[in-house]
Amino acid sequence: MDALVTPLNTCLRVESHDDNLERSDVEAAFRTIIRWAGDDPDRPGLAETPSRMSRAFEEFFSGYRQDPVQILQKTFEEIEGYDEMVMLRGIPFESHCEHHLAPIIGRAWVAYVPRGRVVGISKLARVVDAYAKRLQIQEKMTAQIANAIESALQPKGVGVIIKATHHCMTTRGVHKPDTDLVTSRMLGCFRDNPIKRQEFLSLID
Ligand SMILES: Nc1nc2c(ncn2[C@@H]2O[C@H](COP(=O)(O)OP(=O)(O)OP(=O)(O)O)[C@@H](O)[C@H]2O)c(=O)[nH]1
Ligand SMILES: [Zn+2]
Repeated sequence: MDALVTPLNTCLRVESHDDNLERSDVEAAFRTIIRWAGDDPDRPGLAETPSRMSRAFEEFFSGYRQDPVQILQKTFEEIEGYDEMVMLRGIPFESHCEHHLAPIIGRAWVAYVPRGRVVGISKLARVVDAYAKRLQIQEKMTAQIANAIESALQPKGVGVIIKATHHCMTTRGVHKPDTDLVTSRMLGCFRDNPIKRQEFLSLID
């Protein structure tokens, strides 16, 4: 079997809920899109493009093959009673909007107040990517990240803020290039305690 066939087929079979899709089906769909755009998918410059696009989509949507709660399973408990906020700031991500499949390019600020255990900080960035690499709307992605941290770590509070530019608003449609969308989800002490919430917000730049 072609080495390239396995990962995409695994992705599509497991995550798309369509057992019949093969890479050749995906490439045929991209050939159709190229024809729809007005070009010839058989001209030399485009001959490999459907294959490249299938691999690009495999990367864009690799988050369907990841379990964010599982990513957060490994924790460290020797923290000498540390119970203040832990915050990873400005995590860059690339996603795609579920309406146009246009890029969403942004950053996430992720904070939590631990309850007896902490997680490796890279895992917070991995959780952001696991949700970003799916078809998204920003509000849902923001909530998913916070919910996964709450579910896996059961901390005293979780805060997530995302700022992102939506290419469906900048390169098409309404064409507003210098806009960004800001979304937040606050749980536990970040929702209930104005001082904790303010501490989190004061560290957003
Ligand atoms: N709330 C929200 N809306 C989004 C997000 N990403 C894209 N959108 C919006 O989704 C909407 C889809 O609107 P539709 O009217 O169905 O699609 P459309 O005709 O292509 O809309 P226009 O973008 O206005 O041309 C647009 O207003 C987009 O700006 C997101 O993450 N959150
Ligand atoms: Zn869009």
